[in-house]
Amino acid sequence: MTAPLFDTICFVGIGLINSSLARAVRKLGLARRLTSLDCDPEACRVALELGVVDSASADPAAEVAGAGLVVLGTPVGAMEAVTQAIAPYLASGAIVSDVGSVKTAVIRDVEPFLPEGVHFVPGHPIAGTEFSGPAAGFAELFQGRWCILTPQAHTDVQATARVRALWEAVGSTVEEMDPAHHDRVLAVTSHLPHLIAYTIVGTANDLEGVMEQEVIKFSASGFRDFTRIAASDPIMWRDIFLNNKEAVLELLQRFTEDLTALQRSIRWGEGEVLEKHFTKTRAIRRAIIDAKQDR
Ligand SMILES: NC(=O)C1=CN([C@@H]2O[C@H](COP(=O)(O)OP(=O)(O)OC[C@H]3O[C@@H](n4cnc5c(N)ncnc54)[C@H](O)[C@@H]3O)[C@@H](O)[C@H]2O)C=CC1
Ligand SMILES: O=C(O)C(=O)Cc1ccc(O)cc1
Repeated sequence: MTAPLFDTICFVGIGLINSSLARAVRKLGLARRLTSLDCDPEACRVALELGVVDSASADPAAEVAGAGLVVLGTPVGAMEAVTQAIAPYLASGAIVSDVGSVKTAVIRDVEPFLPEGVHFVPGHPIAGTEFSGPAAGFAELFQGRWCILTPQAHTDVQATARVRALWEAVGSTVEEMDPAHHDRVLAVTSHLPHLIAYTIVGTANDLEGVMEQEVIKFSASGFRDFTRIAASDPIMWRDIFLNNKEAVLELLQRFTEDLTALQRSIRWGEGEVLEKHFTKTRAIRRAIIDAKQDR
C-alpha cells in the first residue's frame, strides 16, 4: 500500500481504461474514495457489482462534488458534453485530467468550460486492448507502459506533478509532450495502423462468398492480428479519426504514396527494392523489441 495521492477520484466514463485505472488505484491505496459518472446504467451496475468504485450513477452532483481529481474517460467526442455537465460541481482547486487518444481536440473541447481555479492536465496512457466496458478492465494494464501528459505553458505545475505521480504509481513511465506533436506521433503509431486494419478486414469481408469462407478458414496470423485490432470499439475509433483529422489525413497521403511505390516494385519485378524495404522494416521491429527490454 502506498500513501493516498488523492482523497476522492471521480471517473467519468467507467469503461476499459477508467475501470483499469480505478482497479489499480484501489489495489495500491492511492485514493480513499472512488466514484464514477456514466450515462450507461449497465456500466454503473457492473462497476459497482465488481467493486471497482464505491459509487456510480449518471448524476454529476452526486459523483463529482468533492472529488480532488476527475478523470475523463469517455470517447473523445463526448468530452465537451461531459465537461459542461460536470463543470458546476467541480470544487475550486480540483484537477481534471483525461485519458483520450487525441489531445489537441480534447483540450479545445474541455478547457473553455472549466471554472476558474480548476486545473486541467491532459493525458493519454499508451495501453489498451480491443475490449470495452468496465468488466474488461484490469489493474495491471498500465504496468511498464508509457503515459503521455500534454500540459501547456499555463498548466499548474503542481497539478501536473500530482497526475504524473498517479501514473507512475500504477507502473507507467510518464513523458510530457506538446499536444500537436502527440497527435502526429499517435497518428503514425496507433491511428493509421487501426485504419489499415479496419480497411483490410472490410476488404476481405467484401470478397465473393466462397473466398470469404476461405479467408476465415485459412486466416494466417497476419490477418488474425488485423482482425483483433479491427474489433476495437467503433464509437471510440470514429471519434479518434474525426478529432485527429488533419494529422491522419496528412499521414494517409504519405502512406498512399509509399504503398503505390511498393505496388510499382511488385508490378515491375524490382525484387531488390522489395528486399531492401523489408530488411529495413525488420530492423525497426527489432529496435522496438530491444527498447522494450531496456525498460
Ligand atoms: N480502449 C483503448 O485501448 C484505449 C482508449 N483510450 C481512450 O480512453 C477513452 C475511453 O476508452 P475506453 O475505456 O476504451 O472506452 P469504453 O467504451 O470501454 O468506455 C467508455 C465509457 O464512457 C461512457 N460514456 C460515453 N459517453 C458518455 C457520456 N456522455 N457521459 C457519461 N459517460 C459516457 C460509456 O457508457 C462507457 O462506459 C477514449 O477517449 C479512448 O480514446 C486511451 C488508451 C487506450
Ligand atoms: O489494442 C491495441 O493494440 C491498442 O492499440 C490499444 C490502444 C488503443 C488506443 C490508444 O489510444 C492506445 C492504445
